[in-house]
Order: sequence, then C-alpha cells, then structure tokens
Amino acid sequence: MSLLNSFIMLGIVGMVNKLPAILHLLYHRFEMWWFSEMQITISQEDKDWHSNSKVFSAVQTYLSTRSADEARRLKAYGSYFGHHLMLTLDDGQHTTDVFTPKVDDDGKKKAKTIKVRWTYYCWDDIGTSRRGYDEKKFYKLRFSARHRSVVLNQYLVYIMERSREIEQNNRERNLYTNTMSRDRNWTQVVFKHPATFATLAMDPKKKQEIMNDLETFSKSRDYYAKLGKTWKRGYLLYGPPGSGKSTMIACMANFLEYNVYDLELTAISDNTELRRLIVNTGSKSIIVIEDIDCSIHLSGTRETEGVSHNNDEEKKTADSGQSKVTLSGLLNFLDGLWAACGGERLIVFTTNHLEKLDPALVRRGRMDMHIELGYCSFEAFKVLAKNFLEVEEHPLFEKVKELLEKVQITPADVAEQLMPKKLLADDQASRCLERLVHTLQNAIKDGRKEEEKTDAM
Ligand SMILES: Nc1ncnc2c1ncn2[C@@H]1O[C@H](COP(=O)(O)OP(=O)(O)OP(=O)(O)O)[C@@H](O)[C@H]1O
Repeated sequence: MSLLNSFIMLGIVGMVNKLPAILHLLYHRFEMWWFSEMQITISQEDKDWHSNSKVFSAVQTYLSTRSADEARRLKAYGSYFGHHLMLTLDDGQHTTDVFTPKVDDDGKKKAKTIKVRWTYYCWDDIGTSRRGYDEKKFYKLRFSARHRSVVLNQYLVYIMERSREIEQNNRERNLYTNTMSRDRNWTQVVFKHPATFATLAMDPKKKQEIMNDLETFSKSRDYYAKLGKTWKRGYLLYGPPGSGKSTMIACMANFLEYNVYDLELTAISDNTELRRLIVNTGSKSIIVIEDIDCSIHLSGTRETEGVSHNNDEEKKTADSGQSKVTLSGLLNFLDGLWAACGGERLIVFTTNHLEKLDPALVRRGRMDMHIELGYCSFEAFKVLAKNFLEVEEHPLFEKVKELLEKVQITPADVAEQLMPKKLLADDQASRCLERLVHTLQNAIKDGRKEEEKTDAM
C-alpha cells in the first residue's frame, strides 16, 4: 500500500499505461546488446526542415500494408488516400519484415534474405522529457549489425520506392476547376468518371492508336529527358457536339490515372492569372481547355509563327466579352511557361469548329495529335449496343448498318435511343433497336424534305 502511495505521490501513474512499451524497450535494448543489433530512429518531425518527415510518412505507408499480420494493436486512419482504410501500428507495437536484397554485403548476386523489426512509439510529454527524446512519434528499425550496408543501401531505398507505388495505387484522382473559387485558384472534387476506352464508341483501330500513343508518352520520361524536351503532349479533339470529346478526355484520364484540370479561360482575368493557375498544376495531369474557339478571341488573328499579339488583340478580346487571356499568352503558356512547370502533362483542346482555330495554336509540336470524333459509324454503334443493351449481334444490326451509312447522327443521339425507357421490360434490346431504326428513317425523310425545299427555292 505504501509503495502504491509513493507511486501516486511521485505522479507516475501515467507510466503504468506505458508499462508494456517500457518493457518492450528494455527487452529490445537487451536484445541489441546481446545480438549486437543496430537501430535507426525515424521520427515524424523533421526539425531541420520544420516539416513532417517524408521518410516517416513513407515508412507509415509501407507498414500499413504489412503491420496487420503480426501486431496485436493497430490504429486505423483515413488518409489523403480517400476511402482506403489505412492501418498502422499502435504505440509500442512491432512487426517483423523480411527483405531479399539484390546483392548481399559482399556484392555477391545470390543474396540471403534478412530480417528486420519495426516498432512504433508515440510518447506523451512525460515520456518525452524523462527519456530525453525530442520526437513524439517515431519508428525504430532494428536489425543485425552485419546487415548494415544492405539495410542502408538497399532496404531503405526499397521502402521509399514501394511506398510511392502504394500511394500511386491508392490515390484518388481529382478534377480541378478554376470557376468556383473566390481566391481565383483551383478547387477540386474527386474525379470519378466511369468512361473507359472499352466503353468509348469509336473505330477500334483509331482507338488503339490513341491508347498506344498515350502509353508510349507515359513511359517516355527518359526519352524526353535525352532529347532535352519537356515531358508533355498536346491533343486536339474536334467534332460535332455529342461526338464524345468530353468522354474521350475522361477515358484518357482513367487510362493514365491522371488528374484533370478543367481550365475555363473565360473565368480568367488576364495572362498573369493564367500563369499562376498553370504553375499550380501538378504532374500526371491533363489540362483541358474545352471549346477553345469560344474561349479566346481567335478570328482575325491568323498570324502564324513569331506571334506578337498585342494591345489590339487585348482590346478586341475585352470588347467581345471573351476571356482577357490573349492568344500570345496562351501560346506562351504552351511553349515557355509550361516547360518550367515540370513534366508528365497532357494538354487537350476541344472544338466543334476546327476551321476557326488559328494555325499557330494547333500546329504540330503544340498539338501533337489531332483526333476527329465524328458521327456514329457502325463500329461505334456496336460498342454502344454492347454498353447499353449487352448485345453483340441482333437481326436489326444489318438494317442499322445500312441506315448509318446514309445518316449523320452523333454517338450521343444513338446512345439516347439505346437507353431503355422502362426497366425490366421484355425484349429490351429489340425495342430500343427498333426505336433507333425509326429515328434513323425519320432523319432520312427529314433530309429529303429539306432537299426538296432547297430545290424549290
Ligand atoms: N464516342 C462516344 N462513346 C460513348 N459515349 C458517347 C460517345 N459520344 C457521346 N457519348 C455519350 O453522349 C454524351 C455526351 O457526349 P460528350 O459530352 O462526350 O460529347 P462532346 O463531343 O464533348 O459534346 P460537346 O461538344 O457538346 O461538349 C456522353 O455522356 C456519352 O454518354
């Protein structure tokens, strides 16, 4: 009893809660001494940089995939990886990890697997001051001293790489827009568009060509570096409204797992603001300017290279109520400014009127690939029929094919006809296809009437 009283008087009740962690520490100190272990402390706070340590975050991410196997107490947290639940060790808990180095300490190829142990500590203020630790949260990595070089030169590098991969796989992608923020900066929402190249209605050959181009781009960091070029690529998407330009952008973003920056030029006050927004974009992203012909004053500015768009241009722009961003400002961004922002970016322009665009804006090198998204072909129709009706063949397909050769209809309009109007109705596919055939036949009739009217005039 008197012993307990003296404990209370000394104010070390808090220590009792820490007992398991303290015993652990003592045990590992003994173990280190006995087996000549080494240890590395990785603390959360990076005192020199006044920031959270990147190594600590990397270890936390790495261990989140493996701590559940061994530790008895874990902490769950929602992180910036969004809906993914992350598990980390609780105070005093440890986990063992094994690692097979590429080469062992002697540089021999057949390296042996090594074993290391991670322990997580989270000291409160009492614990901190008594033990003289500055860190509040930290990991201790313990390993046999004979594996020193493998751990320092290979294992820690492996952890940094692996954590980057985990973050990449778990990260949610964002859609950024510059139209909603009061401070004239980007605001973001989670990007969850279901479109993929598998569901995009388009000629399969053309689709494959675009996918190959994107894949080659995403793997060409070294190639661009070797050429001394910025790692960027421009795409111009053109076609009538409803041909799938926006859908194509979503497919690209999902295919490459990039963020999307939807840049609304008409909401930007001047070139300086454009510059600031561009500088604030991240890599692995697609910067989109939709309806470029409506966003910026292009008519009468058919200057080609050596563009020196000037005050006249700005005046015209201001008068027209379009964006005050000038063509020269935009070209500057495409060539010079963008280059200064690092790489792995796509820029995509869309337009319904290719003929209205200034050649300086869309020349190869700025817009590397021009992609036409046209009216619905039979191949594109087959993709839509599969998406909407889950049919790959049907007796009405021949009729649809014949009609599509005569009628210009966008994939959006075809999709509208293929959308079942009543859920669970019998023979849904036939009803929808009949409706489409009917719509196409009417379009032909309307076209004939229009022709007759023109002839009569
Ligand atoms: N090629 C396509 N493949 C699959 N779905 C498509 C395609 N084209 C259009 N659609 C459907 O039509 C809708 C409208 O298409 P989308 O907005 O992509 O066209 P757009 O060419 O960007 O039109 P706008 O020029 O008016 O912006 C999409 O939500 C999609 O469901």
